[in-house]
Amino acid sequence: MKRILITRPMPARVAEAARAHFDVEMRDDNTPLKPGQMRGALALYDGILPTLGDMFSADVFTEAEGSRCRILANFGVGYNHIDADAARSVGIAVTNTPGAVTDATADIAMTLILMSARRAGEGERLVRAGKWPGWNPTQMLGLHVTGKTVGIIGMGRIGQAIARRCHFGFGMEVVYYNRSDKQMEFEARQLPRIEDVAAEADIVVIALPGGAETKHIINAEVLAAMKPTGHLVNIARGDVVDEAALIAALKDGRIAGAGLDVYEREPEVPDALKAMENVTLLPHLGTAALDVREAMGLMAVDNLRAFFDGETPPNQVN
Ligand SMILES: NC(=O)C1=CN([C@@H]2O[C@H](COP(=O)(O)OP(=O)(O)OC[C@H]3O[C@@H](n4cnc5c(N)ncnc54)[C@H](O)[C@@H]3O)[C@@H](O)[C@H]2O)C=CC1
Ligand SMILES: O=C(O)C(=O)CO
Repeated sequence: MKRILITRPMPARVAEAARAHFDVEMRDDNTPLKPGQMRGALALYDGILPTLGDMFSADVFTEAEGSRCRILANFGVGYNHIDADAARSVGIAVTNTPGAVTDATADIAMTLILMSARRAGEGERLVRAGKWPGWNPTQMLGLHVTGKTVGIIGMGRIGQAIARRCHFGFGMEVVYYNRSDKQMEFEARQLPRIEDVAAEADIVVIALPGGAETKHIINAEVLAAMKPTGHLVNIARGDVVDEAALIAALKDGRIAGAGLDVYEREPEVPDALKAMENVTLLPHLGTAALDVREAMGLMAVDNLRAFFDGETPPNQVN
């Protein structure tokens, strides 16, 4: 039986499915693997099921040529924590879990759109603090979402799921920035530059992959192009947004609010963001539902099974 390391505790269904096929060791703590642990695991296991935070950067693979490990079956669609090219150069396959995460992550984007636009976090804090003076006609007026324009940056699986929710659920117009054109079942306009989307949209939602190519793609210029009444929502990866530039834009009132599920240095969240009433902060909840996490885990196990059966795993990315 192939030896597999699962780097975090998993839902019972996932652990059972893995144990039905492999000799499994599952770590019982949720801390990310340290570089020495990653190198050790590459030497000791035939396959690893890692996840976010396990930073398999190029240097971890430098002495991995001929190592026992042949596959990293990532738990999650985003794999920017793994240098997939470096893995490939030492003959290690990398897979991810696309699709299983799409609807849940789009739902969290909608949560953030509504919470940011309608000042829901601020209102909840007001009520909990016992400071609500009662309803009045001009209290806590937010941005009415229905009929407005959403701008999607990264029109892939999740971006399209958000666009559909915005269009069919809220009658919103959709504009987007993506490196290729996407045919939708309703009119969604592709614009040539991120700044064009930022300027037209009332709410800008980021759904790009993380990594070197997209690092700080949402910078001061993009934020300056947004409407002063605009809201920025990020469900992608923290470093897609220049967090310092975002803080400056919010402080100066250059944009109206932000809804964030991800951060540049998770789990660190800048105090400046925590201090602002017009910022909604979620702890990377995009896929946090049991059935979604089970589907992700079962997909990762299927990738391992296919690989060790001699097939190309369904979700190989390198
Ligand atoms: N907050 C959370 O819990 C979650 C976050 N995510 C993040 O969402 C990301 C997107 O996931 P999917 O939609 O499944 O991926 P996807 O690959 O289907 O979509 C990404 C889209 O971005 C476009 N794109 C990539 N690089 C680009 C660039 N430099 N310029 C313009 N367009 C570019 C691609 O063409 C594609 O259409 C993941 O990579 C992950 O980082 C995913 C799941 C949960
Ligand atoms: O799948 C991902 O990329 C996540 O961020 C966690 O589900």
